[in-house]
Amino acid sequence: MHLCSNCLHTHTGQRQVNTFELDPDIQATDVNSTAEGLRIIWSQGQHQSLYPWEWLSKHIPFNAAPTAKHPRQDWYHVKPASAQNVQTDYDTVMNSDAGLGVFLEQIRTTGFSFVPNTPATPEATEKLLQRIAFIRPTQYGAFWDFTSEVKPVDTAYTNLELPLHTDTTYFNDPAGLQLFHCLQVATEGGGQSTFSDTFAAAAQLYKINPDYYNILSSVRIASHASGSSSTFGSFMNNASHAGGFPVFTHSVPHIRPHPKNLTHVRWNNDDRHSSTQWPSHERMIVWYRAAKVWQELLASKEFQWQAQLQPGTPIIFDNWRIAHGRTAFDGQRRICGGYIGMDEFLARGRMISARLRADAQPGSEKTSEEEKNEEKVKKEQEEEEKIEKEQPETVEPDVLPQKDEGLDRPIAS
Ligand SMILES: C[N+](C)(C)CCCC[C@H](N)C(=O)O
Ligand SMILES: O=C(O)CCC(=O)C(=O)O
Repeated sequence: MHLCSNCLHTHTGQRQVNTFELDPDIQATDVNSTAEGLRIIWSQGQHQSLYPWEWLSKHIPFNAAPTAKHPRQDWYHVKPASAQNVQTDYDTVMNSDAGLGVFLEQIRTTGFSFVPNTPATPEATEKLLQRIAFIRPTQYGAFWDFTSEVKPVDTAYTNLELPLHTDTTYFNDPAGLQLFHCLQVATEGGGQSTFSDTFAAAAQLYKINPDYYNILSSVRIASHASGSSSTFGSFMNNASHAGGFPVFTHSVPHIRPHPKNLTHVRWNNDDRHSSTQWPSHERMIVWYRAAKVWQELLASKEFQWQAQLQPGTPIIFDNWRIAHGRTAFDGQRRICGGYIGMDEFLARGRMISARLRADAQPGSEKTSEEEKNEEKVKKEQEEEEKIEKEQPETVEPDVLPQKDEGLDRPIAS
């Protein structure tokens, strides 16, 4: 794709040429190697193109070489202390691109990261999430802060034990990251968090019973947001064209499922819906046997580890890979957190890596003037935020809906 303004939009980089009006037999009538790149004159309209060498080096046509897989640390026999060491300090994350880059890379590689020295407030926790990307709102709200409730819309809002699971299995695009910050440890005991590396456990399942791995990779399971039907009508993934999703999703669905191609695990047996369309009675029986072995393996001491989340040290984890749960608890307990979309997480990581690479280029050092300016802008922004916070909230006068407004909500007493 030629990078000129006739072919690509100057600001957005989007294609401007109508691909389908190009002559299918178009030829290069003149090719010149220049310092800037490869200059070509095309047979159609004598259009001139310049392809910079750096661009060409990243766009080798018909290059069969598979894209390098991102390195991943799988977790077996996790000692809680070793898991706690997977951490990036709050200030490191918040105060520099390099620190944010380390944090994002840690989540990408290990599947999670603790963030010690986070102020134990919902505000600081929300800022931490927004440092990565905008928070992914769902039927549970955007940033949530919850305790156990009398009329819960989900068992998460109770004091019951929650078996290992991943969240939002019923979405076509389940939440990518999830953050939990415990602001109050259960006052009468319990409420420990459990975690398990489903990718490592799935590789083990494949070793011990490839048929069970295969059926969990092929049978599409219906799941739904059990408690939230009153909100929007129930979120249910078999309403989509897919008719539900298998437990294990792979990057190359047309070949026999294998853990090396595993990209996504959806596992939440409490939210699994009874409308699954089983291929046959026999396959249903095999699926249940496989699911039992899978849940036991995931919760075995080979894979499950436990941590008591403490105020000041939230954990963020890859919800496509790391299953989480909770032991039952008594008394009062408070957790806040939120979701980040997987696309936003990956895009932010790419952007930060590119920015750090650019900064590392010789001659990219910012002049002290530029640094002073950036510092000045940052201070002005902080000042503005401070002023905004100090403004008294404008309170709209209570205006009761009038009968003739046709509003169907009852008049507040
Ligand atoms: C995380 N937060 C407390 C907001 C909601 C939890 C909802 C969990 C639900 N079973 C699901 O998997 O979607
Ligand atoms: O309360 C907790 O620690 C976890 C709750 C949970 O698993 C969830 O919200 O999905």
